[in-house]
Amino acid sequence: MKVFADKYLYALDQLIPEDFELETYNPDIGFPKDINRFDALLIRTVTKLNKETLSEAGNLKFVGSATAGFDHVDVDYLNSLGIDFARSEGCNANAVGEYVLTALYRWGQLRNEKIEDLKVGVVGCGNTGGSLIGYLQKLGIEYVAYDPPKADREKNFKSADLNELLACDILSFHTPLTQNGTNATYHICSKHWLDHSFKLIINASRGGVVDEKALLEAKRLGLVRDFVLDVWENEPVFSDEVANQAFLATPHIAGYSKEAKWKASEIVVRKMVEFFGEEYSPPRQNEQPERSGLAEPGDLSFEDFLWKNHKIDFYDQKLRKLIGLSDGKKAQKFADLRSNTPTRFEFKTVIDQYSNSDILPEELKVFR
Ligand SMILES: O=C(O)[C@H](O)[C@H](O)COP(=O)(O)O
Repeated sequence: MKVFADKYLYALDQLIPEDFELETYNPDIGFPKDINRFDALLIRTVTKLNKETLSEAGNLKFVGSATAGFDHVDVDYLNSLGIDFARSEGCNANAVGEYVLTALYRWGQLRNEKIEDLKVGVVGCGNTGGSLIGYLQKLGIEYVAYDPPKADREKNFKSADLNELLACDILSFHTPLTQNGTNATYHICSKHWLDHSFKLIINASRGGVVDEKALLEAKRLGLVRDFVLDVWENEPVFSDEVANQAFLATPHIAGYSKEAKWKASEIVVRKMVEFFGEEYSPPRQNEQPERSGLAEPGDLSFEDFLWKNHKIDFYDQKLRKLIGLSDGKKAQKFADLRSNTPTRFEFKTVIDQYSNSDILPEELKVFR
């Protein structure tokens, strides 16, 4: 079986069985050529698959996206060509939960706000929203769970109503990006929602879920005090004005961690191997952090532990250096920043380096 894969997919050489012939492509130089010579294609969000980019299936029978989101793929179109599609649902849930928690506490620290005194509205309560909710519960932070389509699907889930959501101090977005239908999420957060006041808005879902123009206007009017964006309406290009106004501006790395990337590759490789009728037994992830490179939990406050082990400030500074570049250069550097910045370990892996849990500040035990 011939597999063509994005060269940045994590640990593929360890995860793909030997009887699958692997060739990689470089997504930085454009859409991969001759993909229909291969039996399977493994992509990330930067490779858009639709009528414009793929005209025929050729040998291609399976496309796997090693990502949670799939708005970069026209799944119906692939299926109409007889191509099966799979993705790595849930792979980055914990990484995104940790990103939002880090952003929340970093904001609280710099703005002198006690997060435990504020109410967080979680929009979208699937994998990433669910992970955030888990942490909010453990930390005793009040929250509102808003997800009307989930409430329609699942008897045991009750969504907050919109008024309850809009009364929160903070909103965090965790929906997929969808353009059509009654529950379309494109610009779900626009002027109507932003006529209410919020201390902080965080979007780590997809650009376009939050209407950036409305967000800027709400900030100008003082209705939104701050916003943190990891995703952008015209990614990989972003608006200089929006980035300038953001409290934290990061290059779509919320879901990045070594553990999430491993899971992303493992899930999609498993689906591919099983699609071709074979059994799959993956190796164990064996990379461990070097203790010397970690911020010592015993010496740090909870806030400091979070942002020193998840360097969102560093990503923010790197992204701001791209402000003012031409769109072409910006897109290239944005992709470069995402692909080539060393990826972090998740907090549990960091904490597990410390066998003596007495030295851990109490709150850090939420990651155990
Ligand atoms: O959908 C996802 O899995 C996330 O947005 C993820 O961070 C995408 O990153 P990529 O691997 O496409 O760079």
